[in-house]
Amino acid sequence: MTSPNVAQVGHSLVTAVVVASVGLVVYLVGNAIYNLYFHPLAKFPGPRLAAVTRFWLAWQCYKEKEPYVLFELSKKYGPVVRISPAMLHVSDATKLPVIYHRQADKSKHYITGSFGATESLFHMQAHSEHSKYRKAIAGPYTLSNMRKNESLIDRHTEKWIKRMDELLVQPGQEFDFSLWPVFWAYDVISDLGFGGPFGFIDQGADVDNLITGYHEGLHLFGAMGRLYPITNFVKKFPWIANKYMIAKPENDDGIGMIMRAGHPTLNPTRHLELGLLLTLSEIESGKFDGRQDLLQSLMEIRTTEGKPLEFEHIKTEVFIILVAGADTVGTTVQALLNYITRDARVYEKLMNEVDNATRAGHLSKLAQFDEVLQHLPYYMACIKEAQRLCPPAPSLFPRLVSKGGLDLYGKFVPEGTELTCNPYVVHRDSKIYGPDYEEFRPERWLESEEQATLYQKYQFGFGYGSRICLGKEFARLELYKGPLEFLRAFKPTLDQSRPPKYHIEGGESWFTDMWMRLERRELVH
Ligand code: HEM
Repeated sequence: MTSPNVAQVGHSLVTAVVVASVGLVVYLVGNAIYNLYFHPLAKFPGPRLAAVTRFWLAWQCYKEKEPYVLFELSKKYGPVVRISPAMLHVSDATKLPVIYHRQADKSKHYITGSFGATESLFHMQAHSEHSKYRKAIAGPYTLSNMRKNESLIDRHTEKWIKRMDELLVQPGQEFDFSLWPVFWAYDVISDLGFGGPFGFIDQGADVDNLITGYHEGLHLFGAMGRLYPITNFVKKFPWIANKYMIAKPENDDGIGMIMRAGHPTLNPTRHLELGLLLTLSEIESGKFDGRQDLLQSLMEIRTTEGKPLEFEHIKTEVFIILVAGADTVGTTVQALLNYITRDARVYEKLMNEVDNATRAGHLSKLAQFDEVLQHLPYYMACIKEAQRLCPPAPSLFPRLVSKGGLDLYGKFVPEGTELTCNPYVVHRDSKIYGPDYEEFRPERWLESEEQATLYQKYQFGFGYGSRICLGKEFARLELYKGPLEFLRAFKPTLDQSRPPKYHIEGGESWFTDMWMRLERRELVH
């Protein structure tokens, strides 16, 4: 009696699997046909596979080729290219203000919760929610407030130079310089955010493998954003989401690594939340009296209802600046030194400017921001040019087209479509920068005020519009100071036979294998 039932159940199961498989194939084929021929974006050119599935875009990101591919596609198809079923990439820099206008919402590409359970400013999608929150926390980030931290940057810069002098200046000996700018950037930003440095400079090493581990997790981070419908579906199953998708200090790679870093005195516990709680209580008890760092400023913020920020929000904001503000600054310094040490003409011109300004008494022992602004135009142009050619986040920053849709070059783009630019691509717009757009030529920023204003208008490395990087001024402060002191102290010689490796993973970029020799420079008086 039992065997026919088992056979029947087996038969029904096979039937169910066959029906489900056929159903899935019909759905996928139908969806592909719709996306290719009937979707409102079907009229836009682009790779056919990209129009059918988001996996095409995720694959470009995974292969570390996304910005290069987008640039090539723009040359092949023109300024608007369809790069996923619902996303258009725009390479025309002059469209930045149109796409990144004040009311533009971020798309679901900005996966929520992946930096921890509480929403950060960076991830808020609705412009209305974002603008309210940004208004509340923007105060400490203004240039005048950030300048109160100039001595904090000086302290770490001095230590950075001293440590490199002790460890790296050895006649004829090459070493890999790539992590040293990142050590400096992390110590500065962790001091700003936590009231104490993580200690990379002291140790002269990637403490707890934090930097490398963070990089290793970026592949997953990039894929989660590009495949957000799948990510959001999987997130409905909390046991999977909590285990794999929300960063936690216990993780061995990615953003969790940074969460673990925590408070400088908490080793080996190293946990962001505990560390932060300790620092906040120390600030309250007056231990850091007289300091005006970001953490203190965040504690002093009052919302429109007159309430202080909740601990969860302070934690998230401190955490976001660690993620957003260390690696990015480190990459910019790497790029700057890479460009200038490869080009003897640029290097010589730059060092002449710096040495002449020092001899004329225009620069303090550790140059101050104002002095750089007034006396080192070529140095600032070098930084701008490095940021143009090598944006640390050569990523997608999609915005949703607002109500009523948008006209792009005579074609209608419906409301809700994702539009994105990529800084790597718009910074190479030949209409703006001319035929030598690929060349590192700092002079272009100094030739005419009109041109420089135009270039500045279409810079996208820090984002654009109301979501532009909140730490932009602090980054500028750091970049106008740290690398300058490095160049005043040392003569770097990059090994031309082993060029550095440039990585782009999950929308972030950085260099490894920057083999060089360092010589101490004669002090200029
Ligand atoms: C060269 C260094 C840096 C680069 C290239 C950079 C780039 C960016 C970019 C591209 C965005 C996102 C824009 C978007 O989603 O549309 C962003 C946002 C942000 N950055 Fe930076 N960043 C840098 C340094 C910093 C620093 C030093 C801090 C903190 C002190 C910081 C804090 C933030 C914050 C809080 C946001 C979110 C702003 C918002 O959504 O309102 N960044 N940054």
